[in-house]
Amino acid sequence: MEVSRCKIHVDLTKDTETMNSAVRQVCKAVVKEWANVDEHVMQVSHITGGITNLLLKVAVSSNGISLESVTVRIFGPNTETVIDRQRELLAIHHLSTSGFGAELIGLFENGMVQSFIVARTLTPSDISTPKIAARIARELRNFHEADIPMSKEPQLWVDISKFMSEASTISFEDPKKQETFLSISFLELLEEIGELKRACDSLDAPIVFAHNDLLAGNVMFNYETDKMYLIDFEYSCYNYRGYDIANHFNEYAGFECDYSLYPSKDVQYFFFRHYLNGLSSKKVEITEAELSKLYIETSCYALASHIYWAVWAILQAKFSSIDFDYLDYFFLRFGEYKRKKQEFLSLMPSHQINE
Ligand SMILES: Nc1ncnc2c1ncn2[C@@H]1O[C@H](COP(=O)(O)OP(=O)(O)OP(=O)(O)O)[C@@H](O)[C@H]1O
Repeated sequence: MEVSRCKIHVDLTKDTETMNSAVRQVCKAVVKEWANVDEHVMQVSHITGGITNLLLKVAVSSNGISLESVTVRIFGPNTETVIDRQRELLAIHHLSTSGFGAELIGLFENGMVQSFIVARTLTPSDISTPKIAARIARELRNFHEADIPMSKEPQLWVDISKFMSEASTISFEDPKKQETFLSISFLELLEEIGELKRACDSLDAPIVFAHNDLLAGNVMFNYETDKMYLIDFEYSCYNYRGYDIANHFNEYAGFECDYSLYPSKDVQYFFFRHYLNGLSSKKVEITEAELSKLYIETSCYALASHIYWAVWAILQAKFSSIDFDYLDYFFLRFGEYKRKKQEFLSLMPSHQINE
């Protein structure tokens, strides 16, 4: 599949009209069918985001009827600290060709144009309903089987280590933030990461092409056509199967971060059965040993997911322009890690905690 490219840069700091005009030019340049469309019939509207990552909808309409729509994503400044854009674009290109997510139509200097998905975005309470959870499990298994031509090395610990190196060198101008930042013990974090990595490595978990950020807002479902879309591959790369599933389970906590909503063993087993069955229409024979292995794997990697997003939050506190208390989020995720550590690691067959 051919992806068009153009050299236009959309300046996020400019006023809306100037920016929208640049967005229309991008669309004319990369959407082949729109090359000769008058810019006046292209309506630009806001989907999400602001000065960091902006997602727009551009619709071509005639007599007030929307004929065709695309999305335009403009990457914000500083997002490269936590997102590897080369890795993301490579993944999007191949996933889009294999029918996952939105179709990649074109690229411009600081963003991309994709097809507009007509579907409802799921909410945190949707993803734990049995029918939807079963479907997500099957779709996720299918996603995990994608063969993407990039390094097959799992990136979890590589990324955590990169984030740690970066995070240990920063400082904040705001004295209150600096004080909170200085209360983070990097030595303690390093020790926890080392211990958890040893525990996770001993599981010999399968490596798959993982989504790595499967929160409710990254699942769209068209109830009429019965089609589910996993979207937003900013963090996708090869990683541990249990990590991706656990990271999704951690998202049951929703916007309120209510981790009491983390699924019980029975609820996890229900998910695993559908996951192991995949999209196969035949019922696959699943053993207790397979379920138990997945349960242990997922529990250990749930801890890794807390660590990953905790360290990520330190960098966001420094580099993101989103008005959110990321340092508070660090303590929330690291706190939840510490709260669950004993319980989850005690499930391991070779339980060895050096305390
Ligand atoms: N191709 C698309 N078609 C229609 N809607 C979309 C499309 N891509 C994204 N959306 C909508 O925009 C929302 C945000 O998209 P996405 O998660 O990709 O952006 P983001 O900036 O990375 O947000 P976040 O960081 O919160 O995940 C989605 O939850 C969905 O509702």
